Amino acid sequence: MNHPADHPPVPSPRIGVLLVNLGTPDAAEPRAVRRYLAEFLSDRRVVEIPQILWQPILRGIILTTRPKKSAHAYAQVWSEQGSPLAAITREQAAKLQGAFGEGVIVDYAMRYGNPAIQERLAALKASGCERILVAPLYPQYCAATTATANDMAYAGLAKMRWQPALRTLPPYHDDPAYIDALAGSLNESLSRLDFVPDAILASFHGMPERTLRLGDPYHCHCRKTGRLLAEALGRELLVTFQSRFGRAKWLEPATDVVLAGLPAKGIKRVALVAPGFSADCVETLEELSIRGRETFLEAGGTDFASLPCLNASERGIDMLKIILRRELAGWV
Ligand SMILES: C=CC1=C(C)c2cc3[nH]c(cc4nc(cc5[nH]c(cc1n2)c(C)c5CCC(=O)O)C(CCC(=O)O)=C4C)c(C)c3C=C
Ligand SMILES: [Fe+2]
Ligand SMILES: [Fe+2]
Repeated sequence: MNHPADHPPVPSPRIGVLLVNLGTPDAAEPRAVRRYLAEFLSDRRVVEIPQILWQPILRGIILTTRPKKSAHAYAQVWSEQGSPLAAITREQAAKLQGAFGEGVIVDYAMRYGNPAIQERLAALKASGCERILVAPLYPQYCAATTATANDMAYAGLAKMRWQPALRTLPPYHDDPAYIDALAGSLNESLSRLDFVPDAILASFHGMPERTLRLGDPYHCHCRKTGRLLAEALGRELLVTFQSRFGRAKWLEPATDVVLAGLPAKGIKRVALVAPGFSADCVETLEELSIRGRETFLEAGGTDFASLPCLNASERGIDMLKIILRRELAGWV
């Protein structure tokens, strides 16, 4: 009798590393943005309101108004390689592939939109990966980001007869390699500025405040990253939260409110960094770099700089190599 399970499809088992980020529309136009937002904002990990109440609001109000506005924001940051988030994540995977070499396949996927997590997991398995590290690239753990990415990976495995072994990357908000990379990158960016900032803001993506009370560690992780980064820099950092969405109370202080209030306190030169984003995206390139600048200058600020994320810089890739390799212990 033939036992296909005794015969692996490739001679040597391989290791897969799947980088995961949030996701982005396929094009900077309202239809593509609507499709993306419909998937994203229907995720129960993201909007924790009963679906029977939420879906009419989503379909009737948000998806009829927001796609046009968001598409405009995306159009302002779109590149020849497409959405910055997708282009940078692709580049991170390619550079890490070069760093890991044979025996490890590095791929990337998005929680919403393309390439889908389940599709890339299946592709890794088909390429002979019997062990896969799923790496949501969120330094600070959050149910709305890390957990939902992992949920999708587990759901992909639930459809497989012959599953690969799975590990997931834990949050790395206080990892010395991450803090060092941020501090090095920030110092380098500051040295290139033609002004000396009176204050540095570390802006993290916001979350409904309620999630903090429900036990999500996100807020604490952000504060800890902020504290460790300030210690590494030897100077004060203002931790703020951006991208408020909806009517609920979000984590404070809000980045835009702080930016608008600083000039009146005599702080007229500001540098802004977004340590929670592993790749620049519409939230850093449009909300911070474009709208944040406008807010600050209109309030009387004189100098404003929004500094790049770690992205696929040498420093960023070296840091990812360290934290990913650690999770592969015993596998490679
Ligand atoms: C880095 C961590 C992130 C957390 C935490 C997060 C929570 C969160 N976000 C929304 C709503 C939106 N976020 C949007 C874009 C977006 N969000 C993150 C990251 C986090 N979100 C990234 C990296 C991006 C950029 C995607 C890109 O394509 O560049 C958007 C879409 C843009 C827009 O229409 O403004 C929305 C909407 C909620 C509701 C939430 C927590 C509950
Ligand atoms: Fe978001
Ligand atoms: Fe935003």
